[in-house]
Amino acid sequence: MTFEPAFINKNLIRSQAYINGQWVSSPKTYQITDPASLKTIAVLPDQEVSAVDEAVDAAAVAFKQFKTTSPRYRAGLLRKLYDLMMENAEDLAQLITWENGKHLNEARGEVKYAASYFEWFAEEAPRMYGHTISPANPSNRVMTRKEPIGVCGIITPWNFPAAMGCRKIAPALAAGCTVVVKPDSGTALSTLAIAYLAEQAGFPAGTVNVVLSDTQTPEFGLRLCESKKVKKISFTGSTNVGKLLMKQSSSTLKKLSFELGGNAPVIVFDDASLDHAVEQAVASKFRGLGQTCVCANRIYVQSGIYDKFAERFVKTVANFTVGHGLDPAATHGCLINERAINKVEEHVKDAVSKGAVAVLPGGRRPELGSPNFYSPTVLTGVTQDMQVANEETFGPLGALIKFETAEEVIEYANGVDHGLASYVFSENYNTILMVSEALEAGMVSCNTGLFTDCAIPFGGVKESGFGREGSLYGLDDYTTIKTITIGNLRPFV
Ligand SMILES: NC(=O)c1ccc[n+]([C@@H]2O[C@H](COP(=O)([O-])OP(=O)(O)OC[C@H]3O[C@@H](n4cnc5c(N)ncnc54)[C@H](O)[C@@H]3O)[C@@H](O)[C@H]2O)c1
Ligand SMILES: O=CCCC(=O)O
Repeated sequence: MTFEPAFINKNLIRSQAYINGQWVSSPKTYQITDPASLKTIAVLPDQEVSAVDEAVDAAAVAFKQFKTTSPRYRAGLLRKLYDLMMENAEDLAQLITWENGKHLNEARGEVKYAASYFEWFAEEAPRMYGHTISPANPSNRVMTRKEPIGVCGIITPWNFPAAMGCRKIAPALAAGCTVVVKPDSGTALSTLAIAYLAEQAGFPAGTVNVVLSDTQTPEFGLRLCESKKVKKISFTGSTNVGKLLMKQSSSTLKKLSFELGGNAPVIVFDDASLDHAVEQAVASKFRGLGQTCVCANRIYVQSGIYDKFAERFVKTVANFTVGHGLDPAATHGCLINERAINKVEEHVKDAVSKGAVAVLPGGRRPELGSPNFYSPTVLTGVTQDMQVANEETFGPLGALIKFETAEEVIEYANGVDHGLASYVFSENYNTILMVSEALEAGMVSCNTGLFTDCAIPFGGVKESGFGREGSLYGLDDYTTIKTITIGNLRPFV
């Protein structure tokens, strides 16, 4: 059976890059494929690096004007873009599923999540407050202003083709910055559709630019990092690429925001509400089939409930129906590529060779339409010496590890280089609070497996990166603080 999207607004399907308000082609092209069928779904420009220079130049010119606009004006544009995304939500969701492979239900959630950043930052834009300060000299007064940092280079991954970009583009534009976006080549259609809606919303030429490359992504990244006109890089992706971008940005000392890999521990204490903990751990683990940076990676369950937890966890996961993301009968879609499946298999093989048991074996399901289908695996008897306990799988592998004490599990949880999300399940408020405080993570989610929202500060510690996206802090990453001192003031007394 074949599944194809049925778009209402066909204008959303773009086949060109977007620079300085123009849709542009290039002689060289590449194909985007549906990971669930491997059929070609679009042909896009595979641009030369000079396209980055053109987009940066356009963004730099547009910035001169855009930075002087009122926050209320920018809020109006952002709000309009939010409305347009919601009006086109079903088309955008189908597009995400088509190019990423996630199930349509998840893609619908992603569209709302992505659009919510435009709504949120429309509301935050007018709140770029400064301070007034009394310095030591009584004749001086000081005030601070938050100013837009300038042209922002935005590099986004494939796992949330819409949301990861919107989470960066919205605060940048709200602050008065202009953007050059380089989406993942395999999932660029969603970004292009949003750029089209930004054009419809009335964003001036040059404020939003999208450049495309399939064969020269590292060169595009280098160009953005080394450009003196680009004042900030915001990146979501792997820690290794984050480290490279940081090195490359040192020559221009750019401001950076990095959302990198995770390795989220889920810690379930004996006194947790068992059914709820199972449901939420499953939801966290298998969101995007394990391909989100906040997905549960290591599921630590206290010994008193370990067996019951494992039994219920397996029962829930065994009920999944993997299939094409547009198939209403499926609950989960496919993975992004075979490399993702290879990593899952590597972790399973390593764990089983060291004594873990594949209580739900899972495995490849190519008969569903492409080599990217995989039914989830669940392992019990996982221990700290196994690869899965130390590295992010980024795929549908549930790894259940038994622990005895809070002290022991905190040590396990903190014993990795990453620190993005962590999860704690307990009905004891002391356990919840004290374990949350002890965990080395940017975000701790207690008694819920799904916590992300435009209103919360999203970001990590250690090698999971820095910067906070969304929330009341989200504008800070795109602004600088200017201090204005007025001296020689003479009181009238
Ligand atoms: N934080 C997240 O949301 C997130 C998203 C995707 C991947 N990841 C991490 O990455 C790992 C594997 O995924 P991956 O291989 O696609 O990650 P990756 O870092 O290689 O790719 C992420 C994005 O970075 C871009 N990219 C790659 N090399 C680049 C370079 N030299 N310069 C500029 N851009 C570059 C790619 O186009 C891609 O869209 C996962 O295990 C996970 O840890 C995290
Ligand atoms: O994959 C990273 C983002 C996940 C989220 O924002 O919920």
